[in-house]
Amino acid sequence: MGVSDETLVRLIKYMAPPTRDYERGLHAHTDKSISTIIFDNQVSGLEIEVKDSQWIKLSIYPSSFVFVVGDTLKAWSNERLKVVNHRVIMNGYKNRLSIATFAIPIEGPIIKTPKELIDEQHPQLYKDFDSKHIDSSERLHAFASLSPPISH
Ligand SMILES: O=C(O)CCC(=O)C(=O)O
Ligand SMILES: [Fe+2]
Repeated sequence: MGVSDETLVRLIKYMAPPTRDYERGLHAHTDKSISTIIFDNQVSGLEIEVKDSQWIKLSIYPSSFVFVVGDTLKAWSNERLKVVNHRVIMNGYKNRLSIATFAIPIEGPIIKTPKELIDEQHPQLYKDFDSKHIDSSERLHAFASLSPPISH
């Protein structure tokens, strides 16, 4: 899987809500990518879901990033790596800018769990699969959606 990916970079500007209310920026989802790296302008908004449906707002330190495990990496790793549901909720009065860099498998190669990650305690959870079989509408949504709209 290492050599068979390409990257897609997406810049998003989330406007601060006009009132002090919370405003949805990006719906709860997992990424379809292998993995995603997120930088921001230190305006928080990114939240992850933890146990009992609680959401935690992340603060990304300057010059740091968040590494998100995508569905493809979860399956490849036989679920040794977990995906996290995440979303963006805006409050406060500053606009948030984020850069998300997705590592996406190029179409065609078979994604195959290494045998080292399969044993009695960790039976194989996925058959070998072709990345083109990853739900394409969701994939399209994750990579090309203009919802929320991007303001320039
Ligand atoms: O903008 C963010 O902080 C998160 C972006 C994200 O999760 C995504 O584009 O999949
Ligand atoms: Fe995401």
